[in-house]
Amino acid sequence: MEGTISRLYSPLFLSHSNLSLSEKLQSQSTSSPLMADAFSFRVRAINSSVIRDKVSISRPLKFVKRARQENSGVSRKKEGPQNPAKNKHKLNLEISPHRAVSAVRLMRIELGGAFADLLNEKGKGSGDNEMGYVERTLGFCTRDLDDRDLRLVTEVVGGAIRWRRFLDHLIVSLCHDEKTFRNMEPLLLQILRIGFYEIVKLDMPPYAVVDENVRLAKIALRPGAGNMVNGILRKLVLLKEKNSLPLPILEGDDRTRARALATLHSHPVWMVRRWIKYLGQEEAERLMMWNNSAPSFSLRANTGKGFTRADLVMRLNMLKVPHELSMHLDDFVRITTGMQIVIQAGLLKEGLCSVQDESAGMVVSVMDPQPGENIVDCCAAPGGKSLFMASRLSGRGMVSAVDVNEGRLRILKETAKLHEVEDVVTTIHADLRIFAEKNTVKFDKVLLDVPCSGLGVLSKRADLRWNRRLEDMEELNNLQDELLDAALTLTKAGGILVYSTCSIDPEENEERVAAFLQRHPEFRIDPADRYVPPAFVTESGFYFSNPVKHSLDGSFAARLIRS
Ligand SMILES: C[S@@+](CC[C@H](N)C(=O)[O-])C[C@H]1O[C@@H](n2cnc3c(N)ncnc32)[C@H](O)[C@@H]1O
Repeated sequence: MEGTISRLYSPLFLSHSNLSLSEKLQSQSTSSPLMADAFSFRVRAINSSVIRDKVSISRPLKFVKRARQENSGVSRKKEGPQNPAKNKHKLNLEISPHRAVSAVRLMRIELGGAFADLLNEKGKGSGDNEMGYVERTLGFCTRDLDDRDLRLVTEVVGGAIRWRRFLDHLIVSLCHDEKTFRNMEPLLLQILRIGFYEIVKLDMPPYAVVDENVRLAKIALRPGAGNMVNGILRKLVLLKEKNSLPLPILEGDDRTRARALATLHSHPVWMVRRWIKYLGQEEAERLMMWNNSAPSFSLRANTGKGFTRADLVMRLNMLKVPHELSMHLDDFVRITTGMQIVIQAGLLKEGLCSVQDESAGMVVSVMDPQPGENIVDCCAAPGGKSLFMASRLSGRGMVSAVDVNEGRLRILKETAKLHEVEDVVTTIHADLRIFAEKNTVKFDKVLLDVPCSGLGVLSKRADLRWNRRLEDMEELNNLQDELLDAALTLTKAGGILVYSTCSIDPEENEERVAAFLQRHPEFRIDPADRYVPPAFVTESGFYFSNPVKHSLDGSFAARLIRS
């Protein structure tokens, strides 16, 4: 059972740096049925040889060599301290556990191409396995993480990833020269990022942070590394006290200003330029602030299993988890804190509720599934929307869930069973383009939730901003057009085709629909205002949730009718 359950917790947070675009897309997800706390990162059990093999793309060779040495313990052996094999179970009580674990997680995420689950399924106890990684990487282990440590790890790892560009700007400004920064070994850089984040963004007591991070660098690396951390962090503390951090100034031409904004709000420059173009500077800045804020989560009561929102509310009250009823969806409850408690209480494991953003739930409202309908979900895995649709069928009708990614489709199938909707869900492992060519059945309703940039969900997916490239956008648009052309052949006359994304980018949204309607005039827009609240409906009749305006993930859906 344990194995099944951990497979159900989908790896929502994937370090994409070593994947091709098509692999990235296949791994894409915004609404895992069992997704939980975005920053309960838990690195999957990937052995160090995998790490060694995957290091190559994201960092220059120099870093790769160092990472290999660190993972193999070579550098430590040479410089004195720990050979992990010899120091098994060497417990270090001087190092704060959250810093040791955060440093190792950050290393694995950035260098290892490691999966970092958003979900920490065993809660507190899941730190156990992680100590193995800590010991292998740092040469010692710490005491077990308590609840406070876990919260800190979540905060520090998420923050250090989100604020990477901003933190690196400060670090490089306080190093002797850029070369020192560029040549810095990966573990040292992560320790500095942790220290900078704790001092600048978390306002932790500065001298305690300095002492702790210096100790970590000394013990995990060597005394010289500790001295370097000491020098740089102390400079930072002084500058912060004088309120004179070396921050970029907003001046110069458009490009220079965009670079400064990208650093201040820690986003890639191309994204900032794109948003300034589409939204204007003020709105772009608000969007970046939203992306950097702590995400909140929604739970959907699994009515398919006979568990209502009232039941969910009762359980949350018993667990003392603060919550609010969704104003937009009958089955949903919003929570800002307490996800670990929900997980530990087993509500997700038992299939009583799912983690699903209301913005994704409203795409299902736009579909408006009715009992007895024959529905196909063309890009279905891991199944957030398929399962919600299935729960609306009251046991009559069918959701055919197609996806090219077999592993994720397996998750969908297992979750359908857990949610007791398996009688109305069929899974089909196929590339939609091939499936559509061969298939002769026409469906009442077709959902095409395409692979997209995910630019609407950056608040929940801390690393996504660093893994998307401008070049991906064109490739994505071509794929989205191809999938739309395939999905149309599955739609019966008078049937409904819903095209959706978790993007806020007009090129992936309105522009794809406009191009499709030009190619296929037999389709017309069915305005979304009959299905979702008016605040979410655009002038053209599309559903759009805007993170800044609605405090939800960004999401888009066009409901099209075939004549
Ligand atoms: C945005 S995710 C879908 C999320 C899903 N609708 C949900 O609510 O959980 C996009 C999905 O498209 C799938 N995909 C990508 N290319 C595909 C193709 N050519 N045919 C079928 N599925 C594809 C990916 O494997 C991925 O699971």
